Amino acid sequence: MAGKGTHSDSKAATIVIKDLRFTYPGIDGHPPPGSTPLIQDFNLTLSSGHRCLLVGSNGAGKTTLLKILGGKHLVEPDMVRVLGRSAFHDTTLISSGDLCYLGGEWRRDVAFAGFEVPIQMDISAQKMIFGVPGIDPQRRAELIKVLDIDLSWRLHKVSDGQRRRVQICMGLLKPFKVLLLDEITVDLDVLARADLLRFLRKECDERGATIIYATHIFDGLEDWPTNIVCQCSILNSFYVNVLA
Ligand SMILES: Nc1ncnc2c1ncn2[C@@H]1O[C@H](COP(=O)(O)OP(=O)(O)OP(=O)(O)O)[C@@H](O)[C@H]1O
Repeated sequence: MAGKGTHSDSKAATIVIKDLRFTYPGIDGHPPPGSTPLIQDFNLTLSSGHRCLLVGSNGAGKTTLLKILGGKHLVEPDMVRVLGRSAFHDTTLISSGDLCYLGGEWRRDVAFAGFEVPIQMDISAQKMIFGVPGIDPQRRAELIKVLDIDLSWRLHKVSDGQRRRVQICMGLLKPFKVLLLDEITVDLDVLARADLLRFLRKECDERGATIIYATHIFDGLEDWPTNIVCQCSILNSFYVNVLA
Protein backbone atom coordinates (compact mmCIF):
# COMPACT_ATOMS: atom_id res chain seq x y z
CA MET A 1 0.00 0.00 0.00
CA ALA A 2 1.73 3.19 -1.08
CA GLY A 3 0.81 6.62 -2.29
CA LYS A 4 1.36 10.31 -2.21
CA GLY A 5 -2.12 11.81 -1.84
CA THR A 6 -2.55 14.83 0.37
CA HIS A 7 -5.46 16.92 1.50
CA SER A 8 -5.63 19.82 3.86
CA ASP A 9 -7.85 22.81 4.49
CA SER A 10 -8.09 25.77 6.76
CA LYS A 11 -9.78 23.87 9.63
CA ALA A 12 -7.70 22.36 12.43
CA ALA A 13 -6.16 19.08 11.32
CA THR A 14 -7.20 16.12 13.47
CA ILE A 15 -5.31 13.40 11.58
CA VAL A 16 -1.94 14.04 9.96
CA ILE A 17 -0.09 11.22 8.22
CA LYS A 18 3.28 12.23 6.82
CA ASP A 19 5.48 9.98 4.70
CA LEU A 20 4.15 6.91 6.50
CA ARG A 21 6.11 3.74 5.99
CA PHE A 22 5.23 0.42 7.61
CA THR A 23 6.36 -3.19 7.34
CA TYR A 24 5.10 -5.99 9.57
CA PRO A 25 7.99 -7.27 11.68
CA GLY A 26 9.35 -10.78 11.23
CA ILE A 27 9.90 -13.33 14.00
CA ASP A 28 12.87 -11.34 15.38
CA GLY A 29 10.74 -8.21 15.73
CA HIS A 30 12.36 -6.48 12.77
CA PRO A 31 11.18 -6.14 9.17
CA PRO A 32 12.62 -9.00 7.10
CA PRO A 33 15.71 -7.76 5.20
CA GLY A 34 14.88 -6.57 1.69
CA SER A 35 11.11 -6.66 2.29
CA THR A 36 8.89 -4.17 0.49
CA PRO A 37 6.94 -2.00 2.94
CA LEU A 38 3.20 -2.66 3.02
CA ILE A 39 2.72 1.11 3.31
CA GLN A 40 5.16 3.72 2.08
CA ASP A 41 5.22 7.42 1.22
CA PHE A 42 1.63 7.75 2.35
CA ASN A 43 0.34 11.21 3.26
CA LEU A 44 -3.08 12.30 4.42
CA THR A 45 -4.46 15.21 6.39
CA LEU A 46 -8.03 15.21 7.67
CA SER A 47 -9.74 17.93 9.67
CA SER A 48 -12.62 18.35 12.02
CA GLY A 49 -15.89 17.40 10.29
CA HIS A 50 -14.32 15.14 7.65
CA ARG A 51 -15.79 11.73 6.84
CA CYS A 52 -13.22 9.68 4.95
CA LEU A 53 -14.04 6.46 3.16
CA LEU A 54 -11.12 4.01 3.02
CA VAL A 55 -11.52 1.53 0.18
CA GLY A 56 -9.32 -1.01 -1.54
CA SER A 57 -8.81 -4.66 -2.36
CA ASN A 58 -8.44 -7.44 0.21
CA GLY A 59 -4.99 -7.27 1.77
CA ALA A 60 -4.36 -3.72 0.58
CA GLY A 61 -3.61 -2.59 4.13
CA LYS A 62 -6.77 -0.77 5.26
CA THR A 63 -6.96 -2.53 8.64
CA THR A 64 -3.24 -2.02 9.12
CA LEU A 65 -3.60 1.71 8.48
CA LEU A 66 -6.52 2.00 10.92
CA LYS A 67 -4.59 0.02 13.55
CA ILE A 68 -1.60 2.34 13.13
CA LEU A 69 -3.91 5.33 13.61
CA GLY A 70 -5.46 3.58 16.61
CA GLY A 71 -2.05 3.16 18.24
CA LYS A 72 -1.92 -0.61 17.85
CA HIS A 73 1.25 -0.68 15.72
CA LEU A 74 4.44 1.24 16.43
CA VAL A 75 5.58 3.77 13.86
CA GLU A 76 7.81 6.81 14.24
CA PRO A 77 5.82 9.44 16.18
CA ASP A 78 6.22 12.09 13.48
CA MET A 79 4.67 9.88 10.80
CA VAL A 80 1.20 9.74 12.35
CA ARG A 81 -0.40 12.37 14.58
CA VAL A 82 -3.94 12.07 15.87
CA LEU A 83 -5.22 15.22 17.59
CA GLY A 84 -1.59 16.35 17.60
CA ARG A 85 -0.40 13.26 19.49
CA SER A 86 1.10 9.86 18.74
CA ALA A 87 -1.58 7.27 19.37
CA PHE A 88 0.94 4.52 20.11
CA HIS A 89 2.81 6.54 22.72
CA ASP A 90 -0.07 8.54 24.23
CA THR A 91 -2.51 5.98 25.56
CA THR A 92 -4.77 8.70 27.00
CA LEU A 93 -6.01 9.32 23.45
CA ILE A 94 -7.93 6.03 23.63
CA SER A 95 -8.62 5.94 27.37
CA SER A 96 -10.15 9.43 27.32
CA GLY A 97 -12.50 8.42 24.50
CA ASP A 98 -11.15 11.16 22.19
CA LEU A 99 -9.93 8.45 19.80
CA CYS A 100 -12.17 5.45 19.21
CA TYR A 101 -11.25 2.36 17.17
CA LEU A 102 -14.04 -0.04 16.30
CA GLY A 103 -12.75 -3.17 14.60
CA GLY A 104 -14.41 -6.09 12.91
CA GLU A 105 -14.56 -8.45 15.86
CA TRP A 106 -15.53 -7.76 19.43
CA ARG A 107 -13.07 -9.53 21.66
CA ARG A 108 -11.54 -9.26 25.08
CA ASP A 109 -8.64 -10.72 27.00
CA VAL A 110 -9.58 -13.26 29.68
CA ALA A 111 -7.15 -14.59 32.26
CA PHE A 112 -6.40 -18.32 31.70
CA ALA A 113 -8.84 -18.48 28.77
CA GLY A 114 -6.33 -16.68 26.55
CA PHE A 115 -6.42 -13.50 24.57
CA GLU A 116 -9.04 -12.28 22.18
CA VAL A 117 -12.01 -14.27 23.43
CA PRO A 118 -15.24 -13.33 21.61
CA ILE A 119 -17.65 -11.37 23.79
CA GLN A 120 -20.59 -13.76 23.96
CA MET A 121 -21.08 -14.29 27.68
CA ASP A 122 -24.43 -14.41 29.47
CA ILE A 123 -24.85 -10.73 30.18
CA SER A 124 -27.62 -8.34 29.21
CA ALA A 125 -27.22 -5.47 26.77
CA GLN A 126 -28.48 -3.18 29.54
CA LYS A 127 -25.72 -4.25 31.94
CA MET A 128 -23.05 -3.73 29.27
CA ILE A 129 -24.30 -0.35 28.11
CA PHE A 130 -25.26 1.12 31.49
CA GLY A 131 -22.04 -0.26 33.03
CA VAL A 132 -19.97 2.44 31.29
CA PRO A 133 -19.54 5.27 33.81
CA GLY A 134 -19.78 9.01 33.09
CA ILE A 135 -21.95 8.78 29.98
CA ASP A 136 -24.42 11.50 29.01
CA PRO A 137 -27.85 9.82 29.45
CA GLN A 138 -29.27 11.66 26.43
CA ARG A 139 -26.47 10.42 24.15
CA ARG A 140 -26.90 6.89 25.51
CA ALA A 141 -30.65 6.97 24.90
CA GLU A 142 -30.13 8.28 21.36
CA LEU A 143 -27.65 5.51 20.53
CA ILE A 144 -29.95 2.82 21.93
CA LYS A 145 -32.71 4.21 19.70
CA VAL A 146 -30.54 4.64 16.58
CA LEU A 147 -29.21 1.10 16.90
CA ASP A 148 -32.63 -0.26 17.89
CA ILE A 149 -31.23 -2.18 20.84
CA ASP A 150 -33.48 -4.23 23.12
CA LEU A 151 -31.89 -3.81 26.54
CA SER A 152 -33.08 -7.26 27.61
CA TRP A 153 -30.96 -9.00 24.92
CA ARG A 154 -28.52 -11.49 26.43
CA LEU A 155 -25.28 -11.49 24.53
CA HIS A 156 -24.85 -15.28 24.38
CA LYS A 157 -28.26 -15.67 22.72
CA VAL A 158 -28.44 -12.81 20.22
CA SER A 159 -27.61 -12.84 16.51
CA ASP A 160 -24.27 -11.58 15.16
CA GLY A 161 -25.96 -8.37 13.94
CA GLN A 162 -27.63 -7.75 17.31
CA ARG A 163 -24.33 -8.32 19.15
CA ARG A 164 -22.67 -5.95 16.70
CA ARG A 165 -25.23 -3.25 17.49
CA VAL A 166 -24.37 -3.49 21.18
CA GLN A 167 -20.65 -3.37 20.32
CA ILE A 168 -21.13 -0.23 18.21
CA CYS A 169 -23.27 1.39 20.91
CA MET A 170 -20.59 0.73 23.54
CA GLY A 171 -17.93 2.16 21.23
CA LEU A 172 -19.84 5.35 20.50
CA LEU A 173 -21.05 6.14 24.05
CA LYS A 174 -18.23 8.60 24.67
CA PRO A 175 -18.34 11.64 22.36
CA PHE A 176 -15.20 10.79 20.34
CA LYS A 177 -13.23 13.37 18.38
CA VAL A 178 -11.75 10.82 15.96
CA LEU A 179 -13.48 7.56 15.05
CA LEU A 180 -11.87 4.68 13.14
CA LEU A 181 -14.36 2.15 11.76
CA ASP A 182 -13.10 -1.10 10.25
CA GLU A 183 -15.90 -2.94 8.39
CA ILE A 184 -18.05 -2.44 11.44
CA THR A 185 -21.37 -2.37 9.58
CA VAL A 186 -20.88 -5.71 7.86
CA ASP A 187 -23.47 -7.57 10.01
CA LEU A 188 -26.03 -4.77 10.12
CA ASP A 189 -29.25 -4.90 8.14
CA VAL A 190 -29.92 -2.16 5.59
CA LEU A 191 -32.07 -0.01 7.88
CA ALA A 192 -29.73 -0.23 10.87
CA ARG A 193 -26.78 0.68 8.66
CA ALA A 194 -28.60 3.69 7.17
CA ASP A 195 -29.59 4.93 10.65
CA LEU A 196 -26.03 4.54 11.89
CA LEU A 197 -24.56 6.38 8.90
CA ARG A 198 -27.01 9.23 9.49
CA PHE A 199 -25.98 9.41 13.14
CA LEU A 200 -22.29 9.45 12.19
CA ARG A 201 -22.83 12.21 9.66
CA LYS A 202 -24.51 14.26 12.38
CA GLU A 203 -21.56 13.68 14.70
CA CYS A 204 -19.26 15.23 12.08
CA ASP A 205 -21.56 18.09 11.08
CA GLU A 206 -22.68 19.11 14.58
CA ARG A 207 -19.76 18.15 16.83
CA GLY A 208 -16.89 18.40 14.33
CA ALA A 209 -15.82 14.77 14.72
CA THR A 210 -13.52 13.14 12.15
CA ILE A 211 -14.31 9.63 10.90
CA ILE A 212 -12.38 7.15 8.77
CA TYR A 213 -14.55 4.26 7.62
CA ALA A 214 -13.06 1.22 5.86
CA THR A 215 -15.62 -0.80 3.96
CA HIS A 216 -16.32 -2.89 0.86
CA ILE A 217 -20.05 -2.10 0.98
CA PHE A 218 -20.87 1.09 -0.92
CA ASP A 219 -24.68 0.97 -0.85
CA GLY A 220 -26.07 4.17 0.62
CA LEU A 221 -22.68 5.85 0.75
CA GLU A 222 -23.08 7.99 -2.37
CA ASP A 223 -23.18 11.34 -0.58
CA TRP A 224 -21.77 10.26 2.79
CA PRO A 225 -18.01 10.81 2.54
CA THR A 226 -16.18 14.13 2.29
CA ASN A 227 -12.98 12.30 1.32
CA ILE A 228 -12.17 8.99 -0.32
CA VAL A 229 -8.87 7.18 0.00
CA CYS A 230 -8.58 4.18 -2.28
CA GLN A 231 -5.96 1.74 -3.36
CA CYS A 232 -5.50 0.83 -6.99
CA SER A 233 -3.99 -2.64 -6.83
CA ILE A 234 -2.93 -2.49 -10.48
CA LEU A 235 -0.83 0.62 -9.96
CA ASN A 236 -0.08 -0.22 -6.33
CA SER A 237 -0.79 3.36 -5.33
CA PHE A 238 -3.00 5.19 -2.95
CA TYR A 239 -5.19 7.94 -4.31
CA VAL A 240 -6.76 10.55 -2.12
CA ASN A 241 -9.85 11.93 -3.73
CA VAL A 242 -10.99 15.12 -2.04
CA LEU A 243 -14.72 15.61 -2.37
CA ALA A 244 -15.19 18.48 0.06
N1 LIG B 1 0.00 -9.33 12.05
C1 LIG B 1 0.43 -9.42 10.78
N2 LIG B 1 1.67 -9.86 10.50
C2 LIG B 1 2.11 -9.93 9.23
N3 LIG B 1 1.37 -9.59 8.15
C3 LIG B 1 0.13 -9.16 8.37
C4 LIG B 1 -0.41 -9.04 9.68
N4 LIG B 1 -1.68 -8.56 9.59
C5 LIG B 1 -1.91 -8.38 8.27
N5 LIG B 1 -0.83 -8.74 7.54
C6 LIG B 1 -0.70 -8.67 6.08
O1 LIG B 1 -0.77 -7.30 5.70
C7 LIG B 1 -1.51 -7.17 4.49
C8 LIG B 1 -2.62 -6.15 4.69
O2 LIG B 1 -3.56 -6.65 5.62
P1 LIG B 1 -4.82 -5.79 6.09
O3 LIG B 1 -5.59 -6.63 7.05
O4 LIG B 1 -4.33 -4.48 6.57
O5 LIG B 1 -5.59 -5.60 4.71
P2 LIG B 1 -7.07 -5.03 4.42
O6 LIG B 1 -6.92 -4.00 3.34
O7 LIG B 1 -7.70 -4.57 5.68
O8 LIG B 1 -7.79 -6.30 3.85
P3 LIG B 1 -9.36 -6.72 3.85
O9 LIG B 1 -10.06 -5.86 2.84
O10 LIG B 1 -9.29 -8.14 3.43
O11 LIG B 1 -9.88 -6.56 5.25
C9 LIG B 1 -2.01 -8.56 4.13
O12 LIG B 1 -1.17 -9.07 3.11
C10 LIG B 1 -1.86 -9.37 5.39
O13 LIG B 1 -1.53 -10.69 5.14
